[in-house]
Amino acid sequence: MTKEEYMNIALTLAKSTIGQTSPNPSVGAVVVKDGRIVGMGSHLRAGLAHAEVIAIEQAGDDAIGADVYVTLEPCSHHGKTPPCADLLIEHQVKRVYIACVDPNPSVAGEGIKKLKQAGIEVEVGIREAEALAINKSFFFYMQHKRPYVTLKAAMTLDGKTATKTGDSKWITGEAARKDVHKQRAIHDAIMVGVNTVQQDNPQLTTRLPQGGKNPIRIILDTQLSINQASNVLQDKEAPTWIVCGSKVNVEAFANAFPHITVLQQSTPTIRLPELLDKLGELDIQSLYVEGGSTVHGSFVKENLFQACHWYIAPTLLGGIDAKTVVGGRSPENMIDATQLTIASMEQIGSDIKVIAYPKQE
Ligand SMILES: Nc1c(/N=C/[C@H](O)[C@H](O)[C@H](O)COP(=O)(O)O)[nH]c(=O)[nH]c1=O
Ligand SMILES: Nc1c(N[C@@H]2O[C@H](COP(=O)(O)O)[C@@H](O)[C@H]2O)[nH]c(=O)[nH]c1=O
Ligand SMILES: [Zn+2]
Repeated sequence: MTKEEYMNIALTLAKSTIGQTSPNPSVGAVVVKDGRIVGMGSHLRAGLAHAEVIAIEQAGDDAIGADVYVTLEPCSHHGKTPPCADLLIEHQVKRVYIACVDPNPSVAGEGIKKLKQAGIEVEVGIREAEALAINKSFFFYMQHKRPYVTLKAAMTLDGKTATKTGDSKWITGEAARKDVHKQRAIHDAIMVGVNTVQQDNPQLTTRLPQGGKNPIRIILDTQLSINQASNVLQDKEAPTWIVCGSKVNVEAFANAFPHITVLQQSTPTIRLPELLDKLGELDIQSLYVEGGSTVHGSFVKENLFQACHWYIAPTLLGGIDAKTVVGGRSPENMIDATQLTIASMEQIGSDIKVIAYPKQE
């Protein structure tokens, strides 16, 4: 097989663990000796062995003089596990093919330098775009110490997310909703505004036949006005964090709901940039914002999102009094609209899924 084909195997190993390695990146490694695969591995969970460690252990003595394909630059720092760069040197591998460099400040470029100093041949950049995409949340988080924010909305073809009474069940079909649950399973946290809680009483859990972890549920509720019988407060299915303003007396609520985390802001209203910094401090690397329209309006207006996942159903609701997808106030002119780049469009069941990214300034 070609070096790209071996790297594809490592990428598949990495892709298969997306969402379960946070706050670490998902990494895959393959060890090849004389045209045979003698070891392969994925980093399965933070704190467990790195991908290279698993693959090298499997290879045993075959690691000597072998080629190693790894989707992320081997680490060179002592975290919870010993450095992979040193391990590869100890096991006298011949060449290391790396898909992308690790932007983690304590790692970037160090691993490659160590390998080269030990006389190991290193080639960087094979299937680099694929590798960068796998850990886009991790890389964003390392650079900004804030979660990578994906806005998710479901709408009719005429851009409505609910009728004038707030009814929205359902707009998109089973297949699209299943896709949403797959996204929930790979995100550290999911966020909705209190209006969505009052209107839909959502569970915001991952409900897939094959299982999948529940994201932390974050509810924006400035006045702490949430209905106390809500699922997110009562069902104990997943951690729930309530974000409220500084003017609220949280004592009674905290006593009534000891299992709920209250993140009280230092300002009367919730300021998203400060909240995202706080979520970054709390190790939230990926945030899935399910709306509603007011919340989406704020993220768009303040340009605080990195991706949009728009699910569009083949229905027309009509009505200037129906709920619109992105709330808030309209800009004066089209020139003030947020420009996006459409990355993909696919049909899921009878709905369309559009993924778009804000154009970099
Ligand atoms: N109304 C629709 C959506 N509605 C999205 C709202 O956030 C809704 O409250 C939650 O998705 C409900 O969560 P849970 O199922 O209780 O965990 N989202 C969709 O993708 N399609 C739709 O038709
Ligand atoms: N998961 C992963 C790497 N992850 C790198 O190591 C850091 C975590 O180190 P630790 O706390 O010891 O697990 C993480 O922030 C990232 O920079 N590196 C690798 O060589 N291979 C792996 O499989
Ligand atoms: Zn490592």
